[in-house]
Amino acid sequence: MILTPEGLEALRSQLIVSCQAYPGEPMRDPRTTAQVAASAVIGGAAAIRVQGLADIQFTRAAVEVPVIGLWKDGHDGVFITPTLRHALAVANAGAHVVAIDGTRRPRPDGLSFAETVAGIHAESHALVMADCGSFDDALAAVDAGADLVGTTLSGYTGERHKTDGPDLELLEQIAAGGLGKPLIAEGRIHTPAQARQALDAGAFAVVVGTAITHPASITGWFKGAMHA
Ligand SMILES: CC(=O)N[C@H](C=O)[C@@H](O)[C@H](O)[C@H](O)COP(=O)(O)O
Repeated sequence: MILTPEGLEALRSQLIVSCQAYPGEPMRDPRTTAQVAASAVIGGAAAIRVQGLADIQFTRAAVEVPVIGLWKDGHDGVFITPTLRHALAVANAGAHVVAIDGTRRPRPDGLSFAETVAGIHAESHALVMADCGSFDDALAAVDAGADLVGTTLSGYTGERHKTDGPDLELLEQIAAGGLGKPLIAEGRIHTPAQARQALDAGAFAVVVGTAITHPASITGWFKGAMHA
């Protein structure tokens, strides 16, 4: 299945679940990721977001819904699918959508964001999601050819305050900007009510990760509340 820009319409107002375990964690195993992803689909996830080439391959085999893939390399600066090489590997692993750093920061391979998007479009059938940290990022990313924009990096790049929940103000700003590409709310959406608020703020679809798929964090939230 090739996902076209028109095909994205199936994701309107839908929930996308991000299934990620971090280096050294017990659940960091592509089989586990794929099982968690398949469970999320049973619950109603319309698409899945996964990190790492093996996780993308295993998840593609386990679910019928679109897979948004990324490759995190490092943990600061430009680390979400930082180069064209990473992006093409993600596409070749089977991702329908390649999520890449969508900020205006210099990229490690020296390519511009626009050159990176053009390279992905030329060499694969994948669509490109720009993981943005601000309104200016989103504007530039759409100008440069991104197929979707996400608020993934809001609060992580220094341009926006790290809100406790989703950055609803940024969602509203981007939605009001009428950029003409699907706007994906992502980052710190921890409750069903916040997912609803993100849609009301103008998001086309909503990505939830930690609150659905990261038991260590969720356990910590409960424990913290009990001992506050
Ligand atoms: C900033 C960064 O590295 N974000 C990552 C991007 O893929 C993931 O670690 C997040 O879990 C994902 O964005 C979903 O967000 P949340 O887990 O808050 O629902």
